[in-house]
Amino acid sequence: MSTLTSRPRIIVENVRKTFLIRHSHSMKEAVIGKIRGRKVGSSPFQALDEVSFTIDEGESVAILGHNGSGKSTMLKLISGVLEPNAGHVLVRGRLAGLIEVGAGFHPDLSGRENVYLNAAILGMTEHETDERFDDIVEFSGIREFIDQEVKHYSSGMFMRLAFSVAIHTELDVLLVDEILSVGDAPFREKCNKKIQELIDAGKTMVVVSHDTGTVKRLCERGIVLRKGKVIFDGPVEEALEVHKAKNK
Ligand SMILES: Nc1ncnc2c1ncn2[C@@H]1O[C@H](COP(=O)(O)OP(=O)(O)OP(=O)(O)O)[C@@H](O)[C@H]1O
Repeated sequence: MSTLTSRPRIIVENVRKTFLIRHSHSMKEAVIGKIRGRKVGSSPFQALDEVSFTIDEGESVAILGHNGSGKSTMLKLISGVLEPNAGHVLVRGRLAGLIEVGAGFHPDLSGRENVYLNAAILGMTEHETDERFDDIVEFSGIREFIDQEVKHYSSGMFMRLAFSVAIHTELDVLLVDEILSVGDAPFREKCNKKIQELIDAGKTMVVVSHDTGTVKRLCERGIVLRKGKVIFDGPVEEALEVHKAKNK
């Protein structure tokens, strides 16, 4: 869908993210390294380098790139899970992230309790959650297990419920990280339909996916990352070409 207005939803400005990479992975290696006089410890790794872009209201944007190019890191910065080392990330409106889905779930609580807990984390009031509770459970397809502790859920059941809570929250911005490849075919189909509805309703979407079909279907614009830098930002078809060419 084309942009409804040009009001920005997400502003990413000169963002840098640095991780510390450990050189030795075991105690034994560390000790041997020390005995041999080798420098052990960690060195900085620039996962994102001077990244800037603006995403407007109603835009649906794919972040493309090789493994390790910084896509998930970018989503985590937008969601606020991570902080940049330099630069700014500004998000206007309510944000729901289908990244690390279920991270806020507590294993000892029931499905029902987790729905309320997670909806609250995602900014919903108890009253709003009451109103949507049936839709959330219906969509997840696990009604008969809703009062069971989630530690007894299969990973598929867990994902269904977590996904369902996330997409039923009142949101302006939705972040999607490869979630569409999770679950069985009918559930994936349901998720795709729901995400399309959100796009049609003018929600802003940022998608990370290695699946070209998903990207083409959901997004109009693509940002290609390479080694933490933006190498292309434009129409999704062109972005996919750039990404493919750089893949060779
Ligand atoms: N917590 C962390 N600590 C150290 N390094 C990290 C951490 N998170 C990510 N990295 C590194 O940052 C780089 C970018 O990772 P990121 O997960 O953003 O890549 P990606 O483009 O999403 O990759 P993929 O397509 O494989 O999911 C990688 O080299 C990764 O090893």
